[in-house]
Amino acid sequence: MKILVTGASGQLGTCIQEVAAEYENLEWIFASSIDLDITDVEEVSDFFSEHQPDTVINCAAYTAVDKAENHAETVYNVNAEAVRILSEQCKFHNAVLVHISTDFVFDGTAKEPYKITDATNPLGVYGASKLKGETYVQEILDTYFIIRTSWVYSEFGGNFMKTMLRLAETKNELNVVADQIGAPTYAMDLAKFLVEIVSSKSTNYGIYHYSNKGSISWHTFASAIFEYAQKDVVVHAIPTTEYPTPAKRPEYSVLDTSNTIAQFKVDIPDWKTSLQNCLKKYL
Ligand SMILES: NC(=O)C1=CN([C@@H]2O[C@H](COP(=O)(O)OP(=O)(O)OC[C@H]3O[C@@H](n4cnc5c(N)ncnc54)[C@H](OP(=O)(O)O)[C@@H]3O)[C@@H](O)[C@H]2O)C=CC1
Ligand SMILES: Cc1cn([C@H]2C[C@H](O)[C@@H](COP(=O)(O)OP(=O)(O)O[C@H]3O[C@@H](C)C(=O)[C@@H](O)[C@H]3O)O2)c(=O)[nH]c1=O
Repeated sequence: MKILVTGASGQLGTCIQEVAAEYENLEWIFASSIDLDITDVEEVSDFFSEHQPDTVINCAAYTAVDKAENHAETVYNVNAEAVRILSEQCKFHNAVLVHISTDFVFDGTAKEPYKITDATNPLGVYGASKLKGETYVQEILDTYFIIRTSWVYSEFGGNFMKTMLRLAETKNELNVVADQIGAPTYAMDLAKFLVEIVSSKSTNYGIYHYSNKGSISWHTFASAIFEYAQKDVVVHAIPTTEYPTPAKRPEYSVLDTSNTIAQFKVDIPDWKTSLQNCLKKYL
């Protein structure tokens, strides 16, 4: 079995590389943006013809949520049009596509965890482009997994946990929003789940939600990061109105993972345990 991982140098891609090392029976191709630009139709077509993957895990994306607001064309090229190109190639070569999406496809007006069947209504360019990517996958392919996740962090790449720890080097007080509620996801947990889906050759195709167990605010997340990292930082809880950003974010974007747990019999760790595991590796 040959698995192509695109965007392999990002935080999720790097976690998959670590997890994949334990699956020597599978053949892995890890392609960073330098090895394979997924927006380049010819490059993607040649790459598929040369390597003939059975499965593609697409970790490539434009993930800078605020910057995305002013770079819509580039963002749509990576998060939507390139996903169409990948889907078409998967269709042509009979490959399964595992595509990663986001809680930001929702508008955040819900009061309970979002089910896979709930209506989408993204608030910004990033979320809208990711939704368009999802739509292409569903229109073109039958053999796909769309895995929506949220608030991803790890010891690799750029993420909220690392931003907080970097800020703590120069500040002993921080303001963090307390009125946006979601669920953090340790990219290593997600990577294990994705590799398990692929290696088990599951055919439970469809949309799934995966995030760590729990529902918290960014303020609670920041406070826990400093508590577990033993950093003496006072975290003030502020409303979103006091932290203006170019992109509007959902107020509530907890994902209902019950369908994922039922279909894959997966045990999803709670956010506190996973944060502690990540910090142990990172610090
Ligand atoms: N980070 C998060 O909080 C969340 C992420 N997600 C989704 O999870 C997935 C993985 O995200 P994550 O690992 O955190 O993101 P990263 O930003 O860490 O990684 C994305 C990777 O995509 C690569 N990439 C960008 N453009 C292209 C391109 N044209 N061709 C090939 N590769 C490209 C980037 O390479 P380079 O740096 O060289 O440009 C980068 O290595 C994405 O689909 C994202 O939307 C969902 C929810 C939350
Ligand atoms: C740095 C910082 C951020 N914040 C706020 C801004 C924002 O509302 C929230 C999170 O900030 P960030 O910019 O780190 O994270 P953000 O880019 O909003 O993260 C999102 O990324 C994309 C890719 C996703 O798909 C989402 O699931 C989600 O993880 O915290 C503060 O309140 N204080 C601070 O000092």
